[in-house]
Amino acid sequence: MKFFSRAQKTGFVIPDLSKTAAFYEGTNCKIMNGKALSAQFISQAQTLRNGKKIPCLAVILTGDNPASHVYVKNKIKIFNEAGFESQSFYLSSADTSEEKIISIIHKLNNDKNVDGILVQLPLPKNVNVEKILNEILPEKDVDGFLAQSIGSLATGEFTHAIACTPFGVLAMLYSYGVEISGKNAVVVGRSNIVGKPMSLLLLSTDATVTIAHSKTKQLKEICQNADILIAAIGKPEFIDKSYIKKNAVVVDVGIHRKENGKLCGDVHTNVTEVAQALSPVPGGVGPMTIAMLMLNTALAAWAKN
Ligand SMILES: Nc1nc(=O)c2c([nH]1)NC[C@@H]1CN(c3ccc(C(=O)N[C@@H](CCC(=O)O)C(=O)O)cc3)C=[N+]21
Repeated sequence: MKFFSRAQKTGFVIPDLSKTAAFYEGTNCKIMNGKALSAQFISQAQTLRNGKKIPCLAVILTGDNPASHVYVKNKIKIFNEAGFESQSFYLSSADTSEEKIISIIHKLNNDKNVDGILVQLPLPKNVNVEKILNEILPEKDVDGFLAQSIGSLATGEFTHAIACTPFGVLAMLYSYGVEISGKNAVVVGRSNIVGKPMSLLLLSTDATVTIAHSKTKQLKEICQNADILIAAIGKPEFIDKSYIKKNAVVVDVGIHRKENGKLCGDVHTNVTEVAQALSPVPGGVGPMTIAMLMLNTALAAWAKN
């Protein structure tokens, strides 16, 4: 469990939820409850922070994407619950330029009280994401998006932050006792934020990893071979039971708002008829992403290399 060693040294543990898992009604499919697991990490943070520097996250939010505003609000709420500090910097669309964002980043890089810097994505079209992110000091990259962070994941050194969503997925698989070593893991999606770091993490835990994406041929057949399927394709309820091997573990990383206002992911709930476990949307990976952001900020404050 090398991916968790930096957190472990700081006192965090992955709680064992394998014995207490609930099942989807009328099925043999376990619910991997990211909300419950996230709450356990928050309560660990509340205890561990005693006598230490209060971790502080600075969030830069640009534009008026309503989903971004909701996510940032959720992040700040969780940080408050953990007794951590957060600061937010808001730039309206009209006010957003590369220079403005970079000048805020430079100020935060030099601020000793600020442990982590998060630039909420997506950014407006007129700014270059890589250029902006590269201004963040690697030790303050709590998103795990920088080349140094992905690099430490790729080499297996784990000296930097692990991208929050994949980190949360792995913590959840461990918490629910899912065996990873030697299993066929299929990651559908190849983004820098989810698909790529997710694949590297599964590889580091000895899974046989296949990365599938929009150009992949025979996607269904490849998914049908997955013992562990990570769905991050960005198409609502696209993965249904016909893609799932009997007793596979399925993690839904998609998030979409339906016309009726309800949230759904990339996975159709009928997978519960064949899968042994599912991480649902909402209540799965989303809350875990925020929990791992909090953990990465704690590590930035307390586990200096
Ligand atoms: N620099 C950066 N870092 C991020 O980590 C980042 C980002 N930009 N941009 C957007 C995505 C998306 N993301 C989510 C976090 C929590 C939920 C979450 O809490 N979801 C709840 C539901 C929330 C709701 O009600 O809308 C759930 O799934 O149960 C969802 C999505 C972080 N992201």
